[in-house]
Amino acid sequence: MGNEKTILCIGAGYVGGPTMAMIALKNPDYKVIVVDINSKRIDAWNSEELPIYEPGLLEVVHNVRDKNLFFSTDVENSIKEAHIIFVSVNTPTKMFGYGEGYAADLQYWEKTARQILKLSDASKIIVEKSTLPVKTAEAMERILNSNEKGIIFDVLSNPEFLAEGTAIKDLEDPDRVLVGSRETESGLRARNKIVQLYSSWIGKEKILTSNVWSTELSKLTANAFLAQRISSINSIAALCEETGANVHEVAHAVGTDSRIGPKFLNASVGFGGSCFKKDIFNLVYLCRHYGLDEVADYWESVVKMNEYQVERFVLKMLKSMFNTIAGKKIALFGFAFKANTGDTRESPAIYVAKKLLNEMANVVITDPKALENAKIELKEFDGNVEYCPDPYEAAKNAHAIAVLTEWECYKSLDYKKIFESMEKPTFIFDGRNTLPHKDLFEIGFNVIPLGMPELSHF
Ligand SMILES: NC(=O)C1=CN([C@@H]2O[C@H](COP(=O)(O)OP(=O)(O)OC[C@H]3O[C@@H](n4cnc5c(N)ncnc54)[C@H](O)[C@@H]3O)[C@@H](O)[C@H]2O)C=CC1
Ligand SMILES: O=C(O)[C@H]1O[C@H](OP(=O)(O)OP(=O)(O)OC[C@H]2O[C@@H](n3ccc(=O)[nH]c3=O)[C@H](O)[C@@H]2O)[C@H](O)[C@@H](O)[C@@H]1O
Repeated sequence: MGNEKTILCIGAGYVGGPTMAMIALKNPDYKVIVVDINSKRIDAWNSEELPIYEPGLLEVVHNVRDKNLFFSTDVENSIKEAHIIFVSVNTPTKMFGYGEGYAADLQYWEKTARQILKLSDASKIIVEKSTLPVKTAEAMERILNSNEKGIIFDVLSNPEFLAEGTAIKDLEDPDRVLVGSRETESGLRARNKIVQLYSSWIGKEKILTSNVWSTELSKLTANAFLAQRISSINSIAALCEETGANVHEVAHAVGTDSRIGPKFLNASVGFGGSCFKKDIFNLVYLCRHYGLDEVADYWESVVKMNEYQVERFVLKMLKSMFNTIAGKKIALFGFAFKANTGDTRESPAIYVAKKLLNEMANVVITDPKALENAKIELKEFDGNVEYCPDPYEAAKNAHAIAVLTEWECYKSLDYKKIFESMEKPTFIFDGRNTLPHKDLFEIGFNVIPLGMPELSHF
């Protein structure tokens, strides 16, 4: 059966690494191995420069690495050794064939399942950590249990709800943990083992158990609801700009209704991140598969609204700057999809930068953690984009600043000094509404926030 007290996680990414570090920290009697086919990533996990930036992560890793947490590329022996296998590989949107652009690309998942099947000679518990379409566990179970070795695999679903930038806090004190399994004797036994792991630090009332399909669908639904809130407030931001209302005040007023709640109502240039769009498209694909076209359209509109918002932001920049930005230097403050991460996957900044470059603007990007990833995202524009760790340097001689990530450090810059170094008239487009707009206006900036009246010197 493998070693009862050995856990393996396949996939050492944004989820696999932090999640397993926390499980190892809270379960010192377990040995936790995290494997990946990407040896560079594994080397980084074994170094002082972890492959992802996440506040508090290095401290947790220091506590457990090489004690009961091990990062390795030895997938084969680790599969043999472990009794519990979490699968946390990437599940991007499929970019070919049926379901192109919508369905989840399950090739990494399926390859992993087949590898587990080939290498196992004892029964094991397989846990879906990746976000997957409903019924994936069932398909995986079919593949795994097709073996002629007489071994049984229980496939469970235990989706992850951490958000990047707050991963350690979210793992330490989650709102809830979901564990879904079959409700057979063996399924329930496996479920209990996973519940026990989490019970080492999370109250039982927060560990919700259900059948595996509910768990899978709950993850997609949670992400869809979260994204929907952002699209809802962003749609209202557009209306605020037309009517003179202030989206911040509207969000506050609406959010004080306890049925609505105050969180996740910050208007922005658009939501980014590797998951919201892909998970909504995944949901949309599922709905269409089951003939629920109206339901699919409803959820798809959340993504459409997001695309509209970022497009609107760029058009506003263009319009404010006299309909031409060719040859003008524009400094993008922030490239990460949100603060406190270096992750740039699906960041709205990618779209903004590309549009500005197509308009022949001179784009300079500054970000405290995401410049290396930004370079990868904009590879096709090599040589045409400047990357600059220092925001003061980035803004020098620029016509405009666009704030695209809500990094705390941008709030306390010396904007007087920045203003003096910039071309006039000077614009600041606040795609996160986090800067002190009145102060900036008094310094001399033309301030264009989201969903609020502009502060213009014209
Ligand atoms: N990024 C996030 O904040 C969250 C992500 N998720 C979900 O978790 C899953 C993983 O996401 P991330 O960690 O962000 O992805 P990631 O891309 O950072 O990491 C996935 C890792 O799996 C590895 N991998 C792929 N196939 C493999 C194989 N056959 N053997 C060994 N390693 C393999 C890749 O090399 C990569 O390092 C996705 O389904 C995602 O939707 C869920 C909650 C939060
Ligand atoms: O499945 C996932 O990958 C994860 O997706 C999100 O986490 P994450 O994408 O890391 O970060 P969020 O804090 O949700 O932010 C997503 C995007 O929405 C934007 N956002 C967020 C909140 C808000 O009020 N306004 C807004 O524009 C952020 O700036 C960011 O671009 C969810 O919050 C997690 O629960 C989930 O586990």
